[in-house]
Amino acid sequence: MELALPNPSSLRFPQNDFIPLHKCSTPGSFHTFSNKNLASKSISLWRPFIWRQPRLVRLKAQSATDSNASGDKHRDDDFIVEDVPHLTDFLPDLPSYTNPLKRSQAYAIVKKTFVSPEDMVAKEIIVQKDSPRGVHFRRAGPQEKVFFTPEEVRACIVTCGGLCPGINTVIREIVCGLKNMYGVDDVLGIQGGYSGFYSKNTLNLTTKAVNDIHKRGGTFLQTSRGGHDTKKIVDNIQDRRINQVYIIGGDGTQKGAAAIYKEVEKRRLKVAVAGIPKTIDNDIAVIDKSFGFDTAVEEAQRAINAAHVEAESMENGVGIVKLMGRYSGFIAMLATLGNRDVDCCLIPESPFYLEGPGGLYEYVEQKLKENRHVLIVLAEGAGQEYVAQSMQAFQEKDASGNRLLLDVGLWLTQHIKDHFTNARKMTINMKYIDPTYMIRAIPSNASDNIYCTLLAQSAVHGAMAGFTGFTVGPVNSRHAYIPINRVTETTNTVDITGRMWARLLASTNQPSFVHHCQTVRERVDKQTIDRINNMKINST
Ligand SMILES: Nc1ncnc2c1ncn2[C@@H]1O[C@H](COP(=O)(O)OP(=O)(O)OP(=O)(O)O)[C@@H](O)[C@H]1O
Ligand SMILES: O=P(O)(O)OC[C@H]1O[C@](O)(CO)[C@@H](O)[C@@H]1O
Ligand SMILES: [Mg+2]
Repeated sequence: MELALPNPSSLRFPQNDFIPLHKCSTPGSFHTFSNKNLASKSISLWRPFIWRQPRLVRLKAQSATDSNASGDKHRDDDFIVEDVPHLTDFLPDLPSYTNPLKRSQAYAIVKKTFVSPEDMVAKEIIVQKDSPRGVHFRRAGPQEKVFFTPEEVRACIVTCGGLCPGINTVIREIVCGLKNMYGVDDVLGIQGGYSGFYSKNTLNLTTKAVNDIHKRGGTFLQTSRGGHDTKKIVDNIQDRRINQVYIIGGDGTQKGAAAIYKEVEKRRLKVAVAGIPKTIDNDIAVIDKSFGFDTAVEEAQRAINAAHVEAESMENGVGIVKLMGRYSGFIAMLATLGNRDVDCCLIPESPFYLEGPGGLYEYVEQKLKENRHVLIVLAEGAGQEYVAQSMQAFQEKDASGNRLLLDVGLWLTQHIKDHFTNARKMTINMKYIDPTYMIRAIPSNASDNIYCTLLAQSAVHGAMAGFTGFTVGPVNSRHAYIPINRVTETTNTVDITGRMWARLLASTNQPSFVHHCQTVRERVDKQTIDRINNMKINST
């Protein structure tokens, strides 16, 4: 059946039908447009509507009772745009300019230089025939109008939180993108994370200064945890006459970026705030994957392969590799799936137990009998409750308030040794490898470098076009501008009731550690949710 659904790009909204969001609903609520308005008029006002109005818009495109010519029922269809703020939301008289990109060497012969303001990226791409069209984000890329002249831009870049391969590539490409696409020369580097805004001098970032930094791991600007003081940071932004702020960091950093954007808006400053999501844990919501993650997974192979070689070279060799992953086991899961020698992968989301039928000891013994060796990959956040119990440790936190983890690798190593030596009277050869920082303190690989370039250039296009309070990232492989709050309201964790985890279980054939007495889904969901909530409460 042909469904007569309006294409978003064909939707036109007459100005009189717009009700400013602040007059009709509270921020974050939905605004519904009537079918009559959509169907009857055709005036192209999409762009000002998007820019000036809501962050969250619900367009009710057609009513369930409408029929097309052949008498088929139209489905009740929703098209939701979660748009990012724009400087004109609080500075309505800002002048705009023709984007100079066409004049740049890079874009001189490009056919379709600009992204259509009507292009939206769907959050969900797996849909059923009758499902609503759902949430969409603005497509990232060069925009026809910009709200800064090259001469007036004074940009700054800051990096916060833990390291990740590719940070230097993002820094480099922001500097080069601003210069080579928009002719912007004035870019400052804020040193040492958020506190660097008010406690350190800035660096002048020229294309020459950043030319080869992508070949090094770490961050050229240094980083830190803690020290976010919104007022002091925005005072400093004002004092230094900075008007574009590029903030590279994880979930904590993005929350800080949202606070800076809010303060900038309150003070009505012409300052675009752009977040570039960074985290080795790959736990940032909405986006497909964070940069540097692939590089880290690849690097983890070296440790896993070494542990395998060690373990298989001895009688009853037990190799254990501990990888990063505070609340989420993505690195461990993908590193395991990318290898083929791992017998068991333990992650924070999936509870495990040691003793008894279906437990880890039983499985290790079975593998030792079958293969004379066994290889375990462990995310650092796995089994934290056991370690805490046995060490009676009190909870320490880092400067940002993140809980400091106990060493589950050492704990597991010791327990397996004790069990086999004492209870089973077996001699085992334990080889424990902890490459924790080695997988993130390296330069990014080629594909991450490409990804970093896209992120940086998208951020530059967005800021130049006057968007603010946004994070940039790929959603279903298409780069989009996402409201910062959207990526900080939740964090991604491995869905152990999902098919990816099942693929891993099917590949390793390890126990799922789920008792048979309750339905799998209920028990696992509850335990995971309780455990993650508990970890988060503990770390706030
Ligand atoms: N809720 C918040 N509001 C404002 N600033 C925050 C908030 N949470 C964290 N920050 C600040 O963000 C910066 C980085 O936070 P954090 O150390 O948690 O790392 P992150 O950005 O989450 O990166 P990662 O977890 O990948 O290492 C710190 O300077 C911290 O003070
Ligand atoms: O760099 P730090 O402060 O030692 O923190 C390490 C943590 O940072 C991360 O790399 C990212 O959050 C975690 O995987 C790890 O637990
Ligand atoms: Mg974090």
